[in-house]
Amino acid sequence: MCHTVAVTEGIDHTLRDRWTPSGEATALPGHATRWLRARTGLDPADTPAAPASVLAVADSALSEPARAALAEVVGEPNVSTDRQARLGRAGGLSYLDLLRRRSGAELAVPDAVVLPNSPAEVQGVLEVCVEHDLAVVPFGGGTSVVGGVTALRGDKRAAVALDLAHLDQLVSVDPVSRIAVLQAGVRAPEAERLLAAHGFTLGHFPQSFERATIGGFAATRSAGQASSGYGRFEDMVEGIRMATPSGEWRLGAAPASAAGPDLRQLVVGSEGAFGVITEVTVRVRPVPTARRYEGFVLDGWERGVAAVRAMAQYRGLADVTRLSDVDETEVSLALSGGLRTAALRAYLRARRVRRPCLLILGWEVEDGRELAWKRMASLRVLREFDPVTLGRTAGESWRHKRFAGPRQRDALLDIGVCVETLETATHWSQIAALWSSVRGALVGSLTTENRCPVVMCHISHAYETGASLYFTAIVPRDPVDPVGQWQQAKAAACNAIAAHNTAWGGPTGTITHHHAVGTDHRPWLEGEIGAVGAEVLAAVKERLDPTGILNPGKLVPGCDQNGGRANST
Ligand SMILES: Cc1cc2nc3c(=O)[nH]c(=O)nc-3n(C[C@H](O)[C@H](O)[C@H](O)COP(=O)(O)OP(=O)(O)OC[C@H]3O[C@@H](n4cnc5c(N)ncnc54)[C@H](O)[C@@H]3O)c2cc1C
Repeated sequence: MCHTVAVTEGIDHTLRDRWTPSGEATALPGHATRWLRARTGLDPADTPAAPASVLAVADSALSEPARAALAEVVGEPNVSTDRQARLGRAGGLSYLDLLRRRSGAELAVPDAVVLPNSPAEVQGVLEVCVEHDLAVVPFGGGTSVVGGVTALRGDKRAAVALDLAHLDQLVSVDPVSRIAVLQAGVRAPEAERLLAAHGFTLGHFPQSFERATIGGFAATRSAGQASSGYGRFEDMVEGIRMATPSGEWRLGAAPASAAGPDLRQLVVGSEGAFGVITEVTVRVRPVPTARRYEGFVLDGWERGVAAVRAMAQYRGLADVTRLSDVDETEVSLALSGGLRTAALRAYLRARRVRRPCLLILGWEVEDGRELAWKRMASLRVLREFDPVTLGRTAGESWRHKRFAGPRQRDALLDIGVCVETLETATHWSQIAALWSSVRGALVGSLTTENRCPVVMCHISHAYETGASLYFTAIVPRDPVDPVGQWQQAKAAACNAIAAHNTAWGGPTGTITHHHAVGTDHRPWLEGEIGAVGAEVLAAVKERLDPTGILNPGKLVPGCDQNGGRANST
């Protein structure tokens, strides 16, 4: 099937100075701005994005023979060196990406955008790129927050953004085995729509749900909000089809296998550095017909962590399990405002809760009986920790707003706030220590005489042996060096994770639980996987991508260390 549409169809990638897919702005309520001013020292200033038309973009370095060869494979309308199309694929959606796109500074813009229409065309594009010495940056939803889609050229002549938007089909469904084959460019909402027509759901709901793709999830080992029930994305992957410069690779013959190491795990998480995923065979489940979300408050982070651990270790985890620390709970209350919040504060005082930590539990299952059984299993464990029950309103309110965070980030950026997240994971025995050192590193780095950061954390992915820690930092933006302000804080947090590992005599905290490595975590990866691990990754890359065209500067430590920025402005 050949698409003949222009390269800007679907989500408008030119609207990438903010998260909101349609580009509309969300304003913060007045009480939230007042709270930020009092708490952080913010002086709200309107700092709108530079319109894309004023951003300086260098001319494309793609040669005419290379462009013609690419067009020969995918068709003329599906190769573009147009400024707008290239700008739209210039980087991901981290705080720094948005900041750079708003100012135009240090933006790495690809030299061309290519949209293949089939797995065979992806293979053909790779062959052209090898022949013409072009770097290839696979681009799914472009929601990477770790520099995964930054258009680095490495030592190549030009960088091509390989946008998978046209690989948007549900290829097949096997309802008996409960598996489905989806093309890599299918966005999460569309995947749910296509599967729902067959009575199934994937159950993968990351906060980036609206924009991210099946191929991107597989390439980054993504984890959704319902990971306790449905598993992380790698748990859902049954099979993979991937185009590589060394030929096509298909993996996943059976639900389980002892035929050597599981090579699917080399591909899941390969971040476009080993090949381009074109199809993913996923495990699916029946669409839930029974659903219930509830809120609880526990007194103190330590007690909350102990409660989640107990639920994880005694088969009581809800499908969605999310525990906020004291600061995150305080921010949620402050941003909500209103009479209901005031009443809640009074109620918690009356119940003698001094350090409230919000816990959201959500169950999504096939029928009411299973729901009652699973809910009972969670509450049986939770009861031991003396929770204050907030009921379904609090739970449903969280569910209703669960994709709203990035929209709030847009609004915060508009009033001069530095707001960014980072995540890690460790074993239960080290949760308290790692939480304390990462938090301390962020607070230490972001505090100045007149700026006071809010650093908050939650657990949203829990396992029998440990959990993730997801930090959010909010602080007035440094007007002189806004990029450096966050880069230093992020480095301090990553160094704190590395130091934690040294203190515990070996890797126990990871540099990333689900955001992936990209460019941003690469300096710390070898510390986690060891020198031999780094050599294994390099050897796999060498075998699959001998000329190094695939995603230079990402994932593989030491390989093409400088990456080289394409079209830096
Ligand atoms: C606001 C926000 C919230 C987020 N919340 C979550 C969350 O809850 N959970 C979570 O896991 N992540 C989250 N993320 C991170 C991001 O959404 C995930 O990493 C996601 O899996 C990326 O999917 P994508 O389709 O956008 O991939 P992209 O950003 O386009 O690409 C990500 C990486 O994968 C590579 N890649 C993409 N497609 C392919 C392919 N077909 N073949 C080979 N390589 C490919 C790219 O080159 C890049 O290195 C969030 C990001 C944002 C901005």
